[in-house]
Amino acid sequence: MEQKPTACLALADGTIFYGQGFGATGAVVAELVFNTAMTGYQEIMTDPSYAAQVVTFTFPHIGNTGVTPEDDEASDPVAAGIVVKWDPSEPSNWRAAGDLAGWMERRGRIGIGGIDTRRLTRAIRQQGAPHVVLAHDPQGNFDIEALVARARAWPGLVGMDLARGVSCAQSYRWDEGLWRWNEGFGARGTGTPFRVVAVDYGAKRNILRSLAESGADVTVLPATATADEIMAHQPEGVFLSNGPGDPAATGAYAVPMIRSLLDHDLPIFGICLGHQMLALALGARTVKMNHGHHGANHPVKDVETGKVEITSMNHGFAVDAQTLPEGVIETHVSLFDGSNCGLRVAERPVFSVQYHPEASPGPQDSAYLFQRFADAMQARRGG
Ligand SMILES: NC(=O)CC[C@H](N)C(=O)O
Repeated sequence: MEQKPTACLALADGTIFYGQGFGATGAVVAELVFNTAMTGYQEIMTDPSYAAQVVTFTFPHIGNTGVTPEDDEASDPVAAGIVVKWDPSEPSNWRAAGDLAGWMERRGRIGIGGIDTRRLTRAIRQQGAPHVVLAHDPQGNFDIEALVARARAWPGLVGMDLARGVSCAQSYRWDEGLWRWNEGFGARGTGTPFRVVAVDYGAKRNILRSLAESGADVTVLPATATADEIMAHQPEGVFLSNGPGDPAATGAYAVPMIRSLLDHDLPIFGICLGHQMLALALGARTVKMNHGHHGANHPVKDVETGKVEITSMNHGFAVDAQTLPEGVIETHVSLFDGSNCGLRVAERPVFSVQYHPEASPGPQDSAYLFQRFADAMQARRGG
């Protein structure tokens, strides 16, 4: 016998998907995206760049390795909710400290299972990332008209600054992973660690860990930090993090800061939202994509070397390469759609990428970029 649905996903165009709810109860309005990664659901859900987005996993088995605090990319799951093919099973993994549904319930995140995620993914590809309401009610009472109306009324991510809401409230130091560099593991370099300021627009922990592993003693500052506040730390390099929302909206305060940073002759490295805002500060424009890139197997070409990297991706906006000014070089392009994936400023140690070299989840082909940042700081020291 068919189970009575306890959750539903209402798209703004009136399409309704019914399924079984898990995690928290209630309703949430968000943009719906799909992620094609086969592993790493916990890292995806705790990536702050997913704020105000519900994630549909195209991989059908989600939840079967449970959850563990070590895999959190931030202290809370920040994706608004998830859509999966099957209800999460009992976790079976030696690292599991709990099950996905319980973890989501405690952290106020809604899940829906039993959904035809192929059909849903096709809808997302066709119509662009839709606005949705995801609702979970154990009694199964849904006012469909009201849910659709709420999805329709939601203004969407364009123009939304969400970085401020997920950024740290206060500055802190990050040195987890620095011991690996001190002990000579992995990255080149010895001596005094590099003083790096990371501006937190919603930074994933594995980015901070990767910076530390390549020799950075990181001070993390809130998204609204000014160039003077940053320079007060006497950084040898500045990192601009990933983050949620529209880069142009966050750029309202980030772009003036980045422009004054560019007056100092410092290495600057940006990832994802950081890349987009560096591009804006250099005079380029960003655009909203149809359904974005969210996965762990996206091929990207380094146009300077011809090498292809398989990358981890999570973005719904992109830099319009046509608008990059003279002296700013496009370094990487997506082999899926030719969109911009990286830039550098000619003759200066200022560069950024649209994808996620820290992976988590995903392949580590692009980890060399952290070494490139460390090498730039080493060169500035004079050797
Ligand atoms: N991962 C990110 O930093 C995402 C950047 C931006 N919010 C986008 O969707 O394009």
